[in-house]
Amino acid sequence: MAEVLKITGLTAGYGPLRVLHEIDFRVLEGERVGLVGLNGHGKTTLFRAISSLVGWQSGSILLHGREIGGSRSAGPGRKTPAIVRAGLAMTPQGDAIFPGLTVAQHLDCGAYTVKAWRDRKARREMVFDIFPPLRKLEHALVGRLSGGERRMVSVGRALMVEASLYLIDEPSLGLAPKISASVIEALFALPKDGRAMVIAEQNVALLSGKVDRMVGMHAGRIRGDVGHVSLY
Ligand SMILES: Nc1ncnc2c1ncn2[C@@H]1O[C@H](COP(=O)(O)OP(=O)(O)OP(=O)(O)O)[C@@H](O)[C@H]1O
Repeated sequence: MAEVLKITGLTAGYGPLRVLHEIDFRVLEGERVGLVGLNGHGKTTLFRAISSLVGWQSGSILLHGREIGGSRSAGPGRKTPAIVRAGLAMTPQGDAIFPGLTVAQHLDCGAYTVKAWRDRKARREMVFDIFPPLRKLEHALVGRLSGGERRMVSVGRALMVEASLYLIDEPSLGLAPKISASVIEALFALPKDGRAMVIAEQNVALLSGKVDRMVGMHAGRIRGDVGHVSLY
């Protein structure tokens, strides 16, 4: 299977703070990988580094063999649009939503590429099929939704663009266990169709047995393949 992502020797951080240390990490086409580790060990920073949203970094990040890493000397976010067009989509941690937009408007924000924008109606339908509670809320303001519904909007927004690699940052954060399990179930019900997914989670039990591989992250370093374990 071809590699979607190949990270070699990635070091990254904020200001004087070095958060990631010499990371090597690979993801294959269509693979579902759990990135597990406690709060503050660098999962979000790894996602930000891949999407070019950290202040500085060094090392190589190949997306479909094309270099999207480098020094970030142009500043955080400058390369992000090109990286999205190259096939990356990310759901940030928590409720990164716009409370004044409706569900439909919010989802459309994720239809970033020309093709995704053209197909936005069909893609919204796809998101409603994955997260059925959102269908009747299409014209509701996102700020009025429950935490679980908001998370569905947040994850759904990333699915509005056809990407080959989705980075989903802690989909369960702050949700009741039953609700987070339903968000994750819905995500895994998506046909693989060559879409690779890396899901960062503190709650290992939520991913156990559902991902192809779990990788641990500790103190800014990858701690190897921990397989299909359940810590609960
Ligand atoms: N914008 C920032 N500026 C400075 N330091 C940051 C910033 N964001 C994160 N950090 C620091 O980087 C380290 C790793 O944080 P990161 O958010 O990547 O971890 P995480 O494993 O994703 O945990 P969490 O689940 O809390 O997001 C922490 O020490 C954190 O304080």
